[in-house]
Amino acid sequence: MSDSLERLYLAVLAARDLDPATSRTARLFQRGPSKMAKKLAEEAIEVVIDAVNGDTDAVIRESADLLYNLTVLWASAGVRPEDVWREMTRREDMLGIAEKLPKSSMKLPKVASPRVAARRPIVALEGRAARKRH
Ligand SMILES: N=c1c2ncn([C@@H]3O[C@H](COP(=O)(O)OP(=O)(O)OP(=O)(O)O)[C@@H](O)[C@H]3O)c2ncn1[C@@H]1O[C@H](COP(=O)(O)O)[C@@H](O)[C@H]1O
Repeated sequence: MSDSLERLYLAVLAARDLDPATSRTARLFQRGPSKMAKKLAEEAIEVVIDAVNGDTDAVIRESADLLYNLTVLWASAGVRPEDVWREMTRREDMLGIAEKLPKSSMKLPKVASPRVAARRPIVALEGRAARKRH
């Protein structure tokens, strides 16, 4: 999936300077970050509505639109996909996949996969402040 997003990101960068009359991406860049943010929010809401309605095909279509609008916003904000992958890896290495353990369960997973077992024990964090202390 990251390959697809990286290819899309490069395509968005390439389209940024095209004619806004023919390129939706160029038009979004011309209209600026607030329009990009509005479109991203709209797509997120469309994904939510389609998921609540159980319309799987629509969730797939709207998710592609959401990811497109996210890469446009990334490009506008100077964020590269690898910046996001690095943060995701940091969290996975530090916190394990289950970043927030359910409050009720402080028990470590019974059967940890070799990868998880090799990692420091997952510690339940109390939100962002705790994360910042590491
Ligand atoms: N991946 C996408 C992509 N996904 C979604 N979209 C656009 O996002 C729209 C979906 O959002 P909406 O439903 O809100 O569309 P809309 O209602 O017609 O738009 P508005 O009237 O709300 O502005 C689609 O109609 C597409 O026009 C995309 N537009 C472009 N790309 C890629 O971006 C690159 C640059 O393409 P151009 O922007 O055409 O130069 C190419 O690689 C394209 O494949």
